Amino acid sequence: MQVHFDLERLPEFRNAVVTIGTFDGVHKGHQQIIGALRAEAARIGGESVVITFDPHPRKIVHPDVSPELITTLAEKEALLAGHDIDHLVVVPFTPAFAAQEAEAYVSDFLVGRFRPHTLIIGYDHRFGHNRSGGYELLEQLQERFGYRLIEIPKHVISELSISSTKIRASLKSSDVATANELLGYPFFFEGTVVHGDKLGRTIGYPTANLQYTDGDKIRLGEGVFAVRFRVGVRSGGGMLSIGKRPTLHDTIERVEVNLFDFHEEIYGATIRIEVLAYLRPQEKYGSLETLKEQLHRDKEDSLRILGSEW
Ligand SMILES: Cc1cc2nc3c(=O)[nH]c(=O)nc-3n(C[C@H](O)[C@H](O)[C@H](O)COP(=O)(O)O)c2cc1C
Ligand SMILES: Nc1ncnc2c1ncn2[C@@H]1O[C@H](COP(=O)(O)OP(=O)(O)O)[C@@H](O)[C@H]1O
Repeated sequence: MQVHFDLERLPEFRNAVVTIGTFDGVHKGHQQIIGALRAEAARIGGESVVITFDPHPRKIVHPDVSPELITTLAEKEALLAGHDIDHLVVVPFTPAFAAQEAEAYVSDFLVGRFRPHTLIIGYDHRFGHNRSGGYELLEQLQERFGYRLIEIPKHVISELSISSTKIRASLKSSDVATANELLGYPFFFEGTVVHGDKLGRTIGYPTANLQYTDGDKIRLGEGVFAVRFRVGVRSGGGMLSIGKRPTLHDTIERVEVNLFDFHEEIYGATIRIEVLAYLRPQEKYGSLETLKEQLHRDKEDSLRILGSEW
């Protein structure tokens, strides 16, 4: 997949089959549209092109609240690449871009830059100054510009949005099973390893304390989870704890992970965590010894979930 950030330097697409969207999460619903895009491109011997925006329009519309993205732009790129898209075009979502007249959006942006053979577009896609353009305008201009138009119908669009909302709500309430089912892959995030209280090692379970690397990304709710990790070239299984460590009367939420069969010092490193399953809520234990016994059971549960996969 080629990724293009500069609209002035796009290649000449061959029979472009184009779709436009934010594709946050690249979840199962998005994957269906991507499947249709690829199938259409294959059928006519053309190239599949996904147009997306950065920053996410939600960030522009509500600049003071975290957009709670399911995927960062880099993550979205990697996921789309995995779905064999030919081109991803990342359009800077600027006030100037949003202010284009609707007809100019079609003639200068869509047609001028992409010369689309086919547009696969949501029935509710709005564009141009004050969102004045829509599917009807694309239909009106179809003959003049010679593109083919395929509408993504209302029920499909509403399912996409229901799915994204459900995924966000599930992640925030620690319901990893639902989120992963809707995503079609295990939810993942990245953290930088920071120093903690150095207690973990004293009970035989060193835990890398993580600081989220991306401020716009959604946060998983509290609990204990079975995970897979990747740090540098190393990968494996582990168990993740998100919570306020009630046993230690802590008040700050910590994100910490114990990595199985791992014995390296990794302060400052970036870890990628893939969350496979929710195990249990955070509990208050009478002593560190009881907590340690529980961690032993958590490890057994995690190993069972990981199976032979790691
Ligand atoms: C898998 C896992 C589950 C945990 N569950 C709990 C818990 O239920 N209650 C709690 O108070 N702390 C829990 N912890 C956090 C431990 O208290 C913490 O790892 C320990 O205090 C070490 O902290 P440190 O990394 O700052 O040294 C858990 C940690 C892990 C890795
Ligand atoms: N198996 C492991 N899982 C997690 N961290 C490990 C592991 N082995 C070594 N470490 C290192 O030990 C640190 C965690 O030890 P810990 O005593 O909990 O200290 P801290 O409180 O600073 O996290 C990690 O940041 C990492 O550098």
